[in-house]
This record gives sequence, C-alpha cells and structure tokens, in this order.
Amino acid sequence: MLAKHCVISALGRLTSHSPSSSSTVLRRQLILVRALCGSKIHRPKLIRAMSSSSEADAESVLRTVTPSLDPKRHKGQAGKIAVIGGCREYTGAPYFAAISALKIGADLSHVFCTKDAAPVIKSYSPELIVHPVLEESYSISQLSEEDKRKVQEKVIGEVDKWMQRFDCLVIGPGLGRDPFLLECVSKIMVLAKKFNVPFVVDGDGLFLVTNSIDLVDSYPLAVLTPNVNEYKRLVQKVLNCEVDEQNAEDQLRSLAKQIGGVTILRKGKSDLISNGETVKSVSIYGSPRRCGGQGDILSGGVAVFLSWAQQLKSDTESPSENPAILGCIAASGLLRKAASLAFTKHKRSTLTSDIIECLGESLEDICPAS
Ligand SMILES: NC(=O)C1=CN([C@@H]2O[C@H](COP(=O)(O)OP(=O)(O)OC[C@H]3O[C@@H](n4cnc5c(N)ncnc54)[C@H](OP(=O)(O)O)[C@@H]3O)[C@@H](O)[C@H]2O)[C@@H](O)CC1
Ligand SMILES: Nc1ncnc2c1ncn2[C@@H]1O[C@H](COP(=O)(O)OP(=O)(O)OP(=O)(O)O)[C@@H](O)[C@H]1O
Ligand SMILES: [Mg+2]
Repeated sequence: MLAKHCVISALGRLTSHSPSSSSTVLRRQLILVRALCGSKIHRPKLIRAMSSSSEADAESVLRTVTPSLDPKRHKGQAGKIAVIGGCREYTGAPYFAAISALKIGADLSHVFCTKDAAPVIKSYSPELIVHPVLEESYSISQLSEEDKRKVQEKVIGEVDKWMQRFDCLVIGPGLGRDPFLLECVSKIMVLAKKFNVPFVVDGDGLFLVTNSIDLVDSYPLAVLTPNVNEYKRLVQKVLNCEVDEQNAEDQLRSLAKQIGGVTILRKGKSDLISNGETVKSVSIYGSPRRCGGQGDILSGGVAVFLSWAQQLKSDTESPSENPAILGCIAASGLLRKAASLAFTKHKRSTLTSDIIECLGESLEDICPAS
C-alpha cells in the first residue's frame, strides 16, 4: 500500500515537471519509481543513494513556493522588500539585491541608503523606491553629541514609517562599515524584530552582527547569508574555533543552534543551509564565473522566496515547512540556474547584470507564468 502510494506520488511529481528539468532529485525519483515497479535496481543500493545526501530538490521547492499570477491579487501582495544598504563606496550591491527581488516577482522594492548613494542608485533604475536617509560619520562630524543623537532618531523614524509594510528586509549589501551608520542599522534591526519583520543579513550586515550577535540571537525570522570570509568570522566569534571542512554540515548546524536557531545559508561550491536542526544543500551546477554581486542577487532572492513561503504557510496553515529554509533553497536553486544560463550566453564576459537578466527565464522554465 505504502509502495503504491510512493509510486503514485513520485509519478505525479515527475509528470508535473517541465521536459528540460533534470535535477538530481528528479533522477532519484525516477530510480525510486523503477525500483518500486520491480526494475533490477537493488533496494539497499537505492536506500544508500537516498540517505547519503541532504541535497534539496530546489526545483520542487521553487514550484511549491512561487505563487500563481492571480488577477484578483492587488499590488503588494506578491511582496514588498526593502534593502538597507548603499553608501559612498558601494552602490552596485544594494541595486543588485533590490532589482533581483523585482525580477523574481516581488511587487515593490525599496532601498534605504546614504544621501550620496541615493541619486546613483535611482539613476540605475526607475523601478526602485530609494530613500536617502542613512548618514555616515563624515557628514555629521561637526555636530554635538546631542545633535548626533537627534540625527539618529530621525534616521530610525524615517525607516519606522515604512517598517510594518515590508514583508522582508535585506540588511547589508553595500552598507559599508561606518560606526555611526552601523549603530543606526542595529536600531533598525531592533525595530524589525519588534514588528516581527523577517530579515536577511548579508555583506557588511554580517560584519555588524558578528560583533553583536545579540542582534539576531534567537530571532527565528533572521537569515544569515555568509560567504567564505563572513562564515569564517562567524565561526571564530561564535564557536571559538576554525572552519572544519571535514564536518561542514555538523559545524553549520552547531553554529545555527548556538545563535538560537537562526537560519544560515553558507555560500560556496555547494550552498549549505541550516536552522540548527536540519541541514540541506543546493549543488545545482551554476557558473564558473565568480564576478562580484552574485551574493547580492541571492540575498534579494531569499527575501522574496521567504516572503512567499511565509504567505503559503499562513494560507495553508501547514506547520511542517520552515519558510526561511524554503526561501534559501529556492533562491539558491534559481540563482544557480540563472548563472548557468547567463554563462552559456556570455561565457567569460558574464557579469552579475547578465545573471539578473536570466532570472525571469530560469524561473519561467521551472514554473511557467501561465
Ligand atoms: N558592485 C558592488 O557594489 C559590490 C559590492 N559588494 C559589497 O562589498 C562589501 C564587502 O563585501 P566583500 O564580499 O567584497 O567582502 P569580503 O567577504 O570581506 O571579501 C573581500 C575579499 O575577500 C577575498 N575572498 C573572497 N572570496 C574568497 C574565497 N572564496 N577564498 C579566499 N578569499 C576570498 C577576496 O580578496 P583577495 O584576497 O582575493 O584580494 C575578496 O575581494 C559588502 O558591502 C558587499 O555587499 C559586493 O557585494 C560585491 C559587489
Ligand atoms: N566555487 C563556487 N562554485 C559554484 N558556485 C559558487 C562558488 N562560490 C560561490 N558560489 C555561488 O555564488 C553565489 C554567491 O556566492 P559568493 O560566495 O560569491 O557570495 P559573495 O562573496 O557574498 O558575493 P558578492 O560579490 O555579491 O558579495 C552563491 O549562490 C554561491 O553558491
Ligand atoms: Mg557578499
């Protein structure tokens, strides 16, 4: 009876996939169907193949969390994302994160950045809503302590006006490391937690939280997306040891657990995702180009898919799936597919903006709009 149910559900999943999809998990499902239907594959071998990996079925997750384009839905229901980032040095990173959120399917994408960065980011795209509210130390250096405190209150007030409207924040792409600015951003994180707004912490946002773990500790709606360096710094600070590649999954699980069950997406050749309990990996082949900005696409993507997964959870009242984990799996899978497609078109000259242009086509291939 159970075997029959497995065959039927596996066949259902297989037939619902597009002809071009070829994930490892799909192949595994095909093996499962054949095995249960009496092919010559030995069951012990099959069980070993199934249990040896925590590889997630990213395409299946993408299909599950991506909402249909329902004409009854109004502007905003597909997601309102805000990126907190952008300073004198970096204007590309917040742009990449914010525009990726829109290209994946969010309805509105805001950027809260410094006054210097705002006109530059606006000039990249009229689609983004850009708030020139953050201040760096150099622009307030002449002020008294009292006036600096007033400036800080004004910055927080500007973000506070909008906070409850956002489905998710991305904190850190191109933020820089100015102490005054980071102090304001830590207050923005406290505000987000007060209103239960989920946030993805990336780039310089990770520099901030690594030095003040309390900002994310035990907040279940926090997702950290460290790259190699950022992960190393987190492990040293929180676990007081070095990165252990031999026990990468266990170490990631311990790290997430130690920070009170936040979700961590460790970027690398394979992306590893954990919330302190489960560990999943996404290893779909992406691109051999390592141009800067791909992590920014990922953080914008996690924000959108997390919002959609949370919406799905509240609509279906399904308590079993963790929206943050689903959001990470979906974003990682889509970024890798888009990077692969961009690389087939542009080869060595592939840039982050080429990958962004491929997000729509890659998602369409997995879950067609109509
Ligand atoms: N267009 C823009 O505006 C962009 C702005 N960005 C923003 O910049 C800010 C800082 O972020 P980040 O990622 O540059 O800082 P971090 O992680 O310290 O890396 C610095 C250096 O570490 C090294 N390194 C890297 N990977 C390595 C590896 N696997 N293995 C070994 N070494 C490795 C490598 O240095 P190398 O030693 O090779 O010279 C690399 O240059 C942040 O706000 C971010 O959002 C970016 O998003 C990009 C697009
Ligand atoms: N060696 C690799 N092979 C394949 N994919 C990789 C490799 N390293 C990183 N990636 C993928 O590229 C994406 C961005 O990761 P990366 O480590 O470049 O982030 P980052 O350094 O934060 O990027 P950014 O330049 O935006 O700050 C992730 O989805 C990751 O899985
Ligand atoms: Mg980065």
